[in-house]
Amino acid sequence: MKVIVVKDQAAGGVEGYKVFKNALDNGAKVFGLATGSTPVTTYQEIVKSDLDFSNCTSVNLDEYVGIAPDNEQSYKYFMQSHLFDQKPFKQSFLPNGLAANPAEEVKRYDKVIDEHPIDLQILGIGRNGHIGFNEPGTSRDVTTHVVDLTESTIEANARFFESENDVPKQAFSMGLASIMKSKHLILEAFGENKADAVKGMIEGPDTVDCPASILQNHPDVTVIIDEAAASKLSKKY
Ligand SMILES: N[C@@H]1[C@@H](O)[C@H](O)[C@@H](COP(=O)(O)O)O[C@@H]1O
Repeated sequence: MKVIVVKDQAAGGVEGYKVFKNALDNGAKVFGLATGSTPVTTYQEIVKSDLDFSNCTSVNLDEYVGIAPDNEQSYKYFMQSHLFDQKPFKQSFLPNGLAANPAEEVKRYDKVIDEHPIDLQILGIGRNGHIGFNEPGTSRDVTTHVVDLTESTIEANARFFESENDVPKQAFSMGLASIMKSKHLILEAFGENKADAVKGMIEGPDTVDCPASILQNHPDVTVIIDEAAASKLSKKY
């Protein structure tokens, strides 16, 4: 893993942007995208730039079950407002939170990923080490699946909703096996409340208890973290 430690999230956004630019310059056509507060500064840098994604495809990591795409809490809405409205892609894929048949939706999304192999995937990390919505204990063989969100994730994501009760209890998520197929990965983490997860991912045992530790087995991962998220690492990076 290449680990870049920056002062704060704003600086992390610039580093993340550079990785996107480099990938585009080198012919990347399919970008795996993430939501949450973490990638926001990277998207802001992209929006300010002259990078052009109009010939590119995006494939998002996850979406809540039961939430309409035009609902402000949906990941689709997040992507529109933070990136796609300003930087349109040729085509953008997200799981459909309102799919009538979740089993069919899972199959459809796996097909999307198979047909559009991801060149660069950006990831955040949950406080419990989840990536996408792959919670601790998730099998590493899974592709797209419906996840029962853990209490810790529901509590962490409640800040985006009016109350914890409004947080959906399930989500569609790209699986760990699909994430590992991306050619290059960036994982960003900012803030002290990510420090344990970051330590587990980089220095901890490679275990399903910390889903992000699977990235230790990927040949091309760039980790961009601020000093607070790096504060529990024993090695200097
Ligand atoms: N499914 C998302 C993840 O993709 C994200 O990385 C994580 C961290 O969120 P944040 O970046 O807001 O801390 O939480 C959510 O549950």
